[in-house]
Amino acid sequence: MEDTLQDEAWKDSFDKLLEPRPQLRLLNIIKTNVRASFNLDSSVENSNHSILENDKKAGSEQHILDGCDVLKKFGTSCNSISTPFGKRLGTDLFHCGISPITGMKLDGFGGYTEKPWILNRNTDRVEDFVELHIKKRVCFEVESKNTIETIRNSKKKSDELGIRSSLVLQPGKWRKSLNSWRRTQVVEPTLNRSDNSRLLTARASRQVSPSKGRKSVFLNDCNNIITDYESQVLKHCDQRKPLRFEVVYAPSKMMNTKKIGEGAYGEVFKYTMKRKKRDTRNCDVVLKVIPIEGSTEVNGELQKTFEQILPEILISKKMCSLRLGKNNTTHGYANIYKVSLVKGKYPEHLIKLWESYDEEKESENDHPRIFADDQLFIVLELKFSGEDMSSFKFVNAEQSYYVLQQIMLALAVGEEECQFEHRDLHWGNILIEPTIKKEISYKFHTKDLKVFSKGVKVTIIDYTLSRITIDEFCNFNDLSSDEELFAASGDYQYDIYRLMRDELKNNWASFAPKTNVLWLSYVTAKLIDGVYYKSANTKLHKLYIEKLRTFQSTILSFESATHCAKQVFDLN
Ligand SMILES: Nc1ncnc2c1ncn2[C@@H]1O[C@H](COP(=O)(O)OP(=O)(O)OP(=O)(O)O)[C@@H](O)[C@H]1O
Repeated sequence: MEDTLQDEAWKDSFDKLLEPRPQLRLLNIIKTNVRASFNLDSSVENSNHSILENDKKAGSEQHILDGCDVLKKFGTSCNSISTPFGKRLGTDLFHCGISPITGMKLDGFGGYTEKPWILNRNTDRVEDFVELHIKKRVCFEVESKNTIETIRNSKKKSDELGIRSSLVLQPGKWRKSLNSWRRTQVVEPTLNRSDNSRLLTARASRQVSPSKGRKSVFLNDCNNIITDYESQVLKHCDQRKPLRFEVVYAPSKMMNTKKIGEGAYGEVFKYTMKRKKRDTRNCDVVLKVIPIEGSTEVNGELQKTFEQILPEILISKKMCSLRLGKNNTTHGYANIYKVSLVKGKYPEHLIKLWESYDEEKESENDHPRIFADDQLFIVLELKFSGEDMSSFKFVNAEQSYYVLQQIMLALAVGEEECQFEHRDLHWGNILIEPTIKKEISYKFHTKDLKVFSKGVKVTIIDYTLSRITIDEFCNFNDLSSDEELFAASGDYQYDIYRLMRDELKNNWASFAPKTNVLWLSYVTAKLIDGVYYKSANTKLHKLYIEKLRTFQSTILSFESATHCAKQVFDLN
């Protein structure tokens, strides 16, 4: 207790006005001089509870029920795993693949053969969800055909029965799906009944002011509070002022440029860096372009501020620096070459590439021409690290077994070096690239460890939800009021968010490395029954699928990735 603070020491005068919170210093995360900040982005950190509460107080029933309501209806607490137990609810409540935890069927595990159903609230008829929409599947989905029959037979509206359609998201990247879902909540004409119109208004107003929920809590030592975030960002960019976007990323400096992806916050391009003479090696670089500080909403979100982008830069740099650690090292996190602050017109050649991507894949993001000529952008330059796990074609389960070991060790090193929890390690955030190296090297508790590569190397990306301690500075994303993410279903992934919430007792500041174990369980499930294998009919494949299954049956007994790695690599 000597190196901890007095109970009230971390509060400022504003904090004292707020309702009492658990004492963070008792949660094993706050030492003297530690400052906690939860100013990272969260999709639903912007939830406006007061509006919803007022809405309820005003006596309006919540007719757009969420997943919790379904569970309450069936007598299950929303704090526990949301996937209901099959026996109690019938086998078919969520038409999905097997959840390793409940033995329930979860979507995304058994292939995508079955067409989803939707309830047309105009006609109260259940219809097949047309192919066109499957591509961007964000919908109200009725839980079961039994339920559908019940609704049909009783000729009652679903919400009169207390049965609701749940929020079903696609496996993987959820933020954009959730944003679209919120938008459909507002414009969905069939929901426009008077008794839920106030709720719709509440959701609508939440959506247009998404950054209001951001906050930072400083625990002590106000002298350390960063106030000039712009200077801090410039410092990390090694710049004194913003550079001109068109000049820094002129087409003459880039080869084979292509847009390869998009996030809720920005565009992702890939190019081959032009090397100096004599240097024959080509280097594939990824540009993550994030607009900041502008007043224009982008992709349905307010732009990040300097204050909000700073943690993303700090965490990316910290995770990258783990390749140079003294006692623990890994190359398992994105290799960041450079961060730049640029200003001005979006380069024309990048706009053209944006349009080609849009034609081919139909972008969900806003056209870059929406930006004013004085728009600021942060550009993260990262090493290109391959394809994400959802689209990667594994040779066999032997290869994926060692991929799992790479992920486990990378997480263990993160835990040891900076109390890192990824908290969003779905298969879209695991990149896989070919390598000619036979083994991937780590240092763990000063010991050199090697894992067979089996021809591939893993990189973990996207630290938006991650929790980390850097130089006595604890950074995390407060998801405590993220109702919709916790109400989502459609994949074991969405159970993991609820399981994390239980593990953390909804205190997202605390360090609970068990969350990494939960994601390892999810990854194992995907490797057993989710990813694509080229040679699934070999003995070797079957042998390693068995090994994965054995691992899956014990994984949840570990306390952390560190604990797990010590066991697997016999380090005790
Ligand atoms: N280093 C990299 N190498 C290869 N592809 C990458 C790399 N970094 C990002 N990508 C691609 O770009 C996509 C978006 O990147 P990222 O997840 O970092 O963006 P984001 O804006 O944080 O997304 P989100 O919507 O989840 O918040 C990834 O899914 C991946 O396909």
